[in-house]
Amino acid sequence: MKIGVLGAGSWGTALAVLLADKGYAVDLWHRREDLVDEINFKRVNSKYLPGVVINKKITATTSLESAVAGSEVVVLAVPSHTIRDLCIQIKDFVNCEQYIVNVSKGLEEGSYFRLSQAINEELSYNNVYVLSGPSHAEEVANKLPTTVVVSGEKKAKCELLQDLFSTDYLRVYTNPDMIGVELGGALKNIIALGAGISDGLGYGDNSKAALMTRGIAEISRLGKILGAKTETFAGLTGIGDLIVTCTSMHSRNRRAGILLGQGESLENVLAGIGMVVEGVKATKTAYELAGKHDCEMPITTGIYKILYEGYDPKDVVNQIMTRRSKHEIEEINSLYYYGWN
Ligand SMILES: NC(=O)C1=CN([C@@H]2O[C@H](COP(=O)(O)OP(=O)(O)OC[C@H]3O[C@@H](n4cnc5c(N)ncnc54)[C@H](O)[C@@H]3O)[C@@H](O)[C@H]2O)C=CC1
Ligand SMILES: O=C(CO)COP(=O)(O)O
Repeated sequence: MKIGVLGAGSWGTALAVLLADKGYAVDLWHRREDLVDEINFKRVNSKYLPGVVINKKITATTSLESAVAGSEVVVLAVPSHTIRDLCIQIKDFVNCEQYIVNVSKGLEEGSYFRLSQAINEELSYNNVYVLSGPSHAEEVANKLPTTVVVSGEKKAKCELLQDLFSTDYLRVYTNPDMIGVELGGALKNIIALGAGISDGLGYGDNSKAALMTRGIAEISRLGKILGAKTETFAGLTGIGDLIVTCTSMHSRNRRAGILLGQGESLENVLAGIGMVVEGVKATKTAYELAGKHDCEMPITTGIYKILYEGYDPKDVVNQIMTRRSKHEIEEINSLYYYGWN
């Protein structure tokens, strides 16, 4: 069985190594020749996944045709804003038997689509799956115990992908709620930027716990409006991924937030990190989406003001903290349940 992994950044490379270690032949596509040569001849990816030996069953290539044609599974591991363009480029090489597995986390700007919707629109068929969850590439590549979720329309096919990616250090669950799985992965990056900003401002653990807890509340609020099951946000691709991204030094979103909280400009922060910081674009899209649906998302709104309107993070925190007082539990039915009226 051959697998094509498109994108040799941190995550694409880590997944390619995992699959090759399981014995599969993997074609790893990257657009740059120098990186392809480094992988093929030095068996390392020094920019995106330093310190990891690249299995000889991986062949790096700049040819999308050779990575896609003949592969039974095609993994999309490029930044979310490039997914549609990549699908346009691979359209002619894809056949309806292949599984397309998206591992990128984001929302499409302008259309407000989840990535699977953009992929479906370009490839015009429904064999699209998502793999998501709390999984920093550096830890998976070092074989540290990790859990993720596969979601998609067909249960049996999700189970096949579950087997494909499972190892003794990667435990894979399935979940039929693709909307919730995709939204959790995309929206947690915004809150992780906030957690980083909080750290950069010198705030404490209380502040971060508040951000994570109220963050998942607003993610669930928007998710429910968009058709997700709220239980999914209590799982690996919701609170699980939120926890890891808000607390890990591997997180590019959190690291970007720390620098912003310390007063760096967004431009300098992104140049310094040198890898994709998905939360920046996701903030704008989620902020607009919340506006369209009249959904209250105070943390997302605050991050939007910092990133796109030049607000001082301290003023934004003050605005969030001094909003009108609220009940923690929103649904009126829950309040009746507890005997309140
Ligand atoms: N790194 C991680 O631990 C994890 C990342 N992800 C998600 O996977 C996706 C990819 O992330 P990483 O691999 O970490 O990113 P990265 O920043 O390490 O690498 C991105 C790769 O995409 C390439 N790229 C950039 N623009 C491109 C374009 N226009 N066309 C084709 N390729 C392009 C870059 O050259 C690079 O090879 C993101 O959506 C991220 O949120 C998901 C789970 C874990
Ligand atoms: O999604 C991730 C871990 O699950 C990666 O997060 P960052 O993009 O913030 O590094």
